[in-house]
Amino acid sequence: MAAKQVVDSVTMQRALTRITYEIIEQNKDLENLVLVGIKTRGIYLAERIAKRLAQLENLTVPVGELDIRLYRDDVHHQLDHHHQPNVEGSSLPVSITDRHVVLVDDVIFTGRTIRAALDALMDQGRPQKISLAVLVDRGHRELPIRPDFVGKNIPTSLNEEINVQVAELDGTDGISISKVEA
Ligand SMILES: O=P(O)(O)OC[C@H]1O[C@H](OP(=O)(O)OP(=O)(O)O)[C@H](O)[C@@H]1O
Ligand SMILES: O=c1cc[nH]c(=O)[nH]1
Repeated sequence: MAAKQVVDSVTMQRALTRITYEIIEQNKDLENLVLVGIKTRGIYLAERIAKRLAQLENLTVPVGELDIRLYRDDVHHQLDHHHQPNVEGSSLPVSITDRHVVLVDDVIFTGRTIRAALDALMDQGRPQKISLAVLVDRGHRELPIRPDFVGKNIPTSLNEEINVQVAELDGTDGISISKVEA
């Protein structure tokens, strides 16, 4: 089945703006924030939120990139038994110790990516607090993880897939849903 667009560019940008307002409202100490985007599209969304924070609060918030691939729970069998923190592919512009980190991703589904991201972050320092912002929550969690900031709740069935498009990578913004082959 062809992908069906469920959120257009304007609505997606509004959702990111609303997330930004919620981050502002819920944080007394905005100077302590660090935004960390999860590769790939989470990085672009984190940069968008940082841009809005600059526009709304005249604030420069550092933006980092997190590559969680080697922390996924389905790759451990490929690694040796000695846990080796792997920071390759990640880039944090400041120390995250004692900072409030807002993790940013495009979609949350099972929650396993975020579980991996928490491990990856903890190998980099000891944040004072970690919050989670996602553009889409499609449900079907397999772990007890709940985002603090959600752009859109889009109920799905298991044979569907959510695809987020970002202009920086895909030429346009939008969110679509498609059926996956059994
Ligand atoms: O909650 P989960 O079940 O872990 O699913 C959510 C993750 O799945 C997607 O990443 P994907 O692994 O498809 O890689 P991508 O970001 O490079 O598309 C999405 O970007 C989230 O990071
Ligand atoms: O539907 C899904 C599930 C996980 N990750 C996505 O990007 N979409």
